[in-house]
Amino acid sequence: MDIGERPMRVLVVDDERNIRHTLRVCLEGFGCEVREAATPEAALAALAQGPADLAFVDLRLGTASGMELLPRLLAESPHLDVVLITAYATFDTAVEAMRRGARDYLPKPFTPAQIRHAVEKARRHQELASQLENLEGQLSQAVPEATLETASPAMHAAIGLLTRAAASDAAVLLRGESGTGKGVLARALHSMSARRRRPFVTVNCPTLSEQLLASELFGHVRGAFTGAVKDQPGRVEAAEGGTLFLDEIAEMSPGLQAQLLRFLQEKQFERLGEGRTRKADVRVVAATNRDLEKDVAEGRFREDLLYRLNVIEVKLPSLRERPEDLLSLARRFVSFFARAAQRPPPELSPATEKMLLAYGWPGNVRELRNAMERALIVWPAEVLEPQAFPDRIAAAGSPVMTLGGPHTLEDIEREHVLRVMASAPTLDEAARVLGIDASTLWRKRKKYESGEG
Ligand SMILES: Nc1ncnc2c1ncn2[C@@H]1O[C@H](COP(=O)(O)OP(=O)(O)OP(=O)(O)O)[C@@H](O)[C@H]1O
Repeated sequence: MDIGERPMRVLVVDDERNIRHTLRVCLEGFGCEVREAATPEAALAALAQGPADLAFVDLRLGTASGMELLPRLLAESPHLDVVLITAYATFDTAVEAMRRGARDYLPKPFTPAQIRHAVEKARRHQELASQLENLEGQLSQAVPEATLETASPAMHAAIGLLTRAAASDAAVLLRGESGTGKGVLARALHSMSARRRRPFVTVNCPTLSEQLLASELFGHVRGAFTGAVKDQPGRVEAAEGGTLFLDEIAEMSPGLQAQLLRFLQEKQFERLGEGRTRKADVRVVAATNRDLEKDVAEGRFREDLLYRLNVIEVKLPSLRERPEDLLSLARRFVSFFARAAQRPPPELSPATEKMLLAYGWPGNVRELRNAMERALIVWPAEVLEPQAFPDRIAAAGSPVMTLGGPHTLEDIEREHVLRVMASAPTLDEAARVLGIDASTLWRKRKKYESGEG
């Protein structure tokens, strides 16, 4: 029995060799991958080798108790479904097993049909859980009608390469300016791959300090640092079987770059503060809007990590480089937001079309999307005119800004911040020049790129 395109991984924990053997034969007959353990220690060691989807655990394990093993198994592998089996079935033990997190309860002697039923139930549960996680991720991204249709040769080439990459498990590096759709395409890659029914998990590298990002990625144990009040699995574990999307990878500190490199090489990691090594089955897709070769040459990014990340490199064109798509994307967003507002989609006037084509779109598709959303709100008429757009777009092609000229402070700030960022080698360096925190700068940049500022 498969989850997505891979077999169910089942752990059998029983001290009786006969029962283990019977279960193995039965489960393998259903197409499951089976691991066996005779003791609680062996069960935990088997899970440490790699996660499982389902465990059959005998209530009596010689002198040890399956009931006590239950929470330890779940702490080790949060997605595990546990079915408790025993010859001594009483209502009370069943209730207690459920209370401790077992998914099901099976009295001995059992039949192959009962085992099949338990496996099928666990498979449906696992698929549902991962579909829900996917769906939530997609909704929170709120990508309106994400489209892979394009008339641009550069975008066409990028999507073609991505489709071929989806058939493999190789690491993919998505490159392109901010807002070009790297996140959207990472998700599309996941949906086209064999991992599509497992989670797609995003980690946004620059939003967190080194320690918090390490903990976000790999998890931590209680007491690992101030504020670590309980054991916490990281995003790597949340992405088990699926895809981990590392956004803005260039902003990662050297210490974390080393940890990530090891993870990519060995598919192994430790939760922060824990001596034990864990295994993961996760495909990594990374994205950057920076010139990573330059960062390598200047010693800010590890060359070995770059080679590990860009086994397949997909370069997304900026919106300026795909003028063929601009008006169709604009119309698509207009229709989307008009439908959401329950009004007929307005048309673009010829002057508006000209203006949209003349503007440089530094925030790319994201900026276009936000500009269309805003235009629909401020312009209730049936034809969208240039006045429905912010000054910077309406003024496309007008003379450059000068100090002392007729500009608002906000416009001057925006222009200055964008220019400093364009010339500084890193976000940190730009923040230093501007005399503000890197996190403040990061927020400002997001605001500008989203077309709000
Ligand atoms: N192919 C597409 N179809 C529809 N909308 C798109 C597409 N690509 C991008 N967008 C829009 O642009 C927004 C930004 O896309 P995305 O977050 O993927 O960009 P990014 O390159 O990852 O940006 P950043 O580097 O800032 O994270 C999306 O939320 C979506 O609204």
